[in-house]
Amino acid sequence: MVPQQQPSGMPFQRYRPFPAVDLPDRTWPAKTITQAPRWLSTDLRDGNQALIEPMDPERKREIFDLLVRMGYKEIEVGFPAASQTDFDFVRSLIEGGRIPEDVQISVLTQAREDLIERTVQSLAGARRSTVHLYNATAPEFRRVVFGVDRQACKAIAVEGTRHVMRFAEQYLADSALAEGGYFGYEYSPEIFIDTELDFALEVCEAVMDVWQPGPGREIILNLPATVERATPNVYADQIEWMSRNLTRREHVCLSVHPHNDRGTGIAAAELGVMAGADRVEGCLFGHGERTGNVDLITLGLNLFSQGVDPMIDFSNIDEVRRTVEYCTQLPVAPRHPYGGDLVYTAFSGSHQDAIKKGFAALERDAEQAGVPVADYPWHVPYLPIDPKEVGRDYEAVIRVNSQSGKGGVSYILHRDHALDLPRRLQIEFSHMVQEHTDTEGGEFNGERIWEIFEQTYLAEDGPVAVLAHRSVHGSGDGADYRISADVRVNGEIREITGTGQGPLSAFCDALAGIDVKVRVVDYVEHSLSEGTDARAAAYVEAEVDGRVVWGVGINHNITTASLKAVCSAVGQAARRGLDRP
Ligand SMILES: CC(=O)SCCNC(=O)CCNC(=O)[C@H](O)C(C)(C)COP(=O)(O)OP(=O)(O)OC[C@H]1O[C@@H](n2cnc3c(N)ncnc32)[C@H](O)[C@@H]1OP(=O)(O)O
Ligand SMILES: CC(C)C(=O)C(=O)O
Ligand SMILES: [Mg+2]
Repeated sequence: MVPQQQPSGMPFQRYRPFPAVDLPDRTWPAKTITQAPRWLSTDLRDGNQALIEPMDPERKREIFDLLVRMGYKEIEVGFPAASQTDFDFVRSLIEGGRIPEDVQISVLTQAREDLIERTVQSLAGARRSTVHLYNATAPEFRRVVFGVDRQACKAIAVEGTRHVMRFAEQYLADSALAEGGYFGYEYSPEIFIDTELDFALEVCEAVMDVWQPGPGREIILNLPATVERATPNVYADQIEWMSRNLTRREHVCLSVHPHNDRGTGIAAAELGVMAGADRVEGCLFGHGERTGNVDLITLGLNLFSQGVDPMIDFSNIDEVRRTVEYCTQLPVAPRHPYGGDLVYTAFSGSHQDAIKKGFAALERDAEQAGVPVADYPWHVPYLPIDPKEVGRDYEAVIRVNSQSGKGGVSYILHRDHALDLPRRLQIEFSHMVQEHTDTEGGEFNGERIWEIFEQTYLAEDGPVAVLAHRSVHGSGDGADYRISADVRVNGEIREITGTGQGPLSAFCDALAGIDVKVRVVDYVEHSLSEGTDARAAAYVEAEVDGRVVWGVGINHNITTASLKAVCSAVGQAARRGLDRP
């Protein structure tokens, strides 16, 4: 019988399901995202307000410069009325001429006259700026936090908007409101997701009536999932409903602002865009209140992985990560999408096998198409994007531990030493590595794997070692290749001779003369490098006293490599206690 889950005893009855939106003709499920939305980074505001230690001005500048370098054009730089530090930071950006002409900074304020005045003052001198005003509109907040009814709640937003416009006239006439400048306005009904949709619409319409959006005068209406409380399809329904019902829609930039309390912030943002949102607000690596704002990096690279230009440069993800970690003083998790340490790494055998084959297929396909690999459509199993695209190399793609198989081990030998192990040798060697990982535990890096490989196949400490060899070619009518070799047999140097169809069989014949019985079952060779001092690898699968083992030889001379491979196989067999000449 299938195991039965038991009641948990958790007090789930205290919680209520989130109400669905009545939108049976919703259209967003059939949509796809074909272009990047507008992005707003709120790292310096929502991100900063949630840090254990808010950023100092130097760290804020680092983040600001990083965002600009990456290509963000809308950046919320703070909450200037919160503190002198926040105010001074905005001033330092403006007075220090640090804001590129095509970047729109914005600042957040509560809908309180004194705070709005101070906020607008902070923007004096900036050619482009946006004031972002918010007030909570959800019933619980109206009742508990503000003690207001719907009308009074709407009035806070309306009055706040009037104050913004008045103070802008007063303080920004020479800058954002002057010829060639741009003054933007953003309004957020905070806790939008818990607000009755008809009321959210009513407040937004009332705010628009004051701002009067029109051609060249957009309004940003930002609909935050201040605390994420429902599955992302509900948010998408809410966004589609608003998008359909707002008047003056063509002059509205509809913005989403997901938080990640249920871990579905990314899905909420993506479905929100499918539902009609034009813009997404978030933070790098998902910093922000509680579980964070939606992560702009994941959103951008999700688009990239679908062949859509994110309009943001993620080509050096580690620089972005280092800067964010330094500025926020919080680490990025190793499994964080696209930027974590482990996200392009496979430890497990079947993943490694598929990745290894995938890389080989990619190279083959690109070559056949006559296209550089870097331009060929990416298709490597388990790797949604090419790690090189974000500045990572392939070093970490395959790492070996006790979960790994032959694919991973041979991939590393190929990567580090250009060795192409034949399939059955891969199996034999990976079992040896497995024995070590099982007993020693932990991760085995390339050096350790090479150490085991050298000890196993290249040590030349077996019963027979070839020191020199000379060959005499016969007439070519069959078994008349003659070899003479100096070998060390159990510490003693001897000259042995033998004949065969080629060097290998002749050498085996010579070994038989000193009672070492070897029969070559399979032989593979390949060059390791190009040029005059190129080296070659030879792999011999040999039956030594009835047991089949592998040997490997590496040398500048391919015949020497093959004879060494035979001795290596003998050594292998001896080490297993199978053959002692
Ligand atoms: C979802 C979000 O992320 S919203 C942004 C949150 N960010 C921050 O709060 C960081 C910066 N904030 C601050 O530094 C401070 O809150 C300040 C300096 C702006 C204001 O501080 P204070 O004057 O002490 O007020 P406080 O923040 O405690 O706010 C509480 C009062 O403001 C009212 N209020 C809160 N938000 C708003 C708003 N958006 N619009 C109007 N009034 C508001 C509350 O109802 C309360 O009023 P009451 O005192 O009459 O009950
Ligand atoms: C101020 C608003 C936009 C906010 O941060 C939120 O509601 O999460
Ligand atoms: Mg927020």
